[in-house]
Amino acid sequence: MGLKIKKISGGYVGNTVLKDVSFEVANGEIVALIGLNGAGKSTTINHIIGELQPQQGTLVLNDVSLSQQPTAFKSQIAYIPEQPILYDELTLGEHLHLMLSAHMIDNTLTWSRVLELLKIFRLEDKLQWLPTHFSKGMRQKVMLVSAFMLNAPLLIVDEPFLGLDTLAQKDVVRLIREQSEKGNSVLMTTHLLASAAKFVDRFVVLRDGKVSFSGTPTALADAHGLTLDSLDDFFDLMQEATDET
Ligand SMILES: Nc1ncnc2c1ncn2[C@@H]1O[C@H](COP(=O)(O)OP(=O)(O)OP(=O)(O)O)[C@@H](O)[C@H]1O
Repeated sequence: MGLKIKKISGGYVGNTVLKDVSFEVANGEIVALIGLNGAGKSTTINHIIGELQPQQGTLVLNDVSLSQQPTAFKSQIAYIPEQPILYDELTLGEHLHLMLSAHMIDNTLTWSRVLELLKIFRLEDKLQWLPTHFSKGMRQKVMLVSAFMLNAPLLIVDEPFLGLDTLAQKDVVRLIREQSEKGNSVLMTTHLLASAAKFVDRFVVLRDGKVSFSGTPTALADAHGLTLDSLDDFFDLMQEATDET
């Protein structure tokens, strides 16, 4: 169970980016999809959230197939995009209610969880605020609250630490761990490998649209003569290897 991506090829019209991509994120597992700029991470995510149609291959989430039951597949996903998407004319409170209604979980119990999350990110007194009043980091936090409140079977986070202060980064790690403890699958992208190594179960490396490695942080470090603390150097090694080919 969990997310199973089998032999996906796809991308954009006239530009096949992903070639035979297969990997899994088991229930309760935290997987970081990593790679150099342009390797195909966002393209992979766009296929999982159903924004792009694969030319080949299958995507199955907890036994529900994206091609056969798209609505049931997508309703299991909470997605935090790299760039926050907010409507200028809706207050923070209205945004959260809209999102909950869309997932048909706008009830008192969920709202108490929302208030807990708002407190964690120090937004509890800003329910009447419009997005234009939010800083970049605050907009990112709104997206985090929106996603974590859903308790979805699959959480997808594109660059979870971007624009966040260190305090908020720690909160995000704690909340991601909490999702995994609840049995939900977590797929994230990041360029901060040494930080991610502290809490992810597995790295899946994309190189030119293909999976070139899948394994634990220790296995990735060992395979390249690195330590967990020096894992950020992995991208330099990848870039050197790319320059040589
Ligand atoms: N809308 C698009 N139309 C055509 N090609 C695109 C489009 N978006 C991305 N690409 C191409 O797809 C390839 C993979 O891009 P993608 O955004 O998936 O990479 P990424 O691994 O997420 O990179 P980054 O770390 O920079 O976010 C790149 O060659 C890119 O130019």
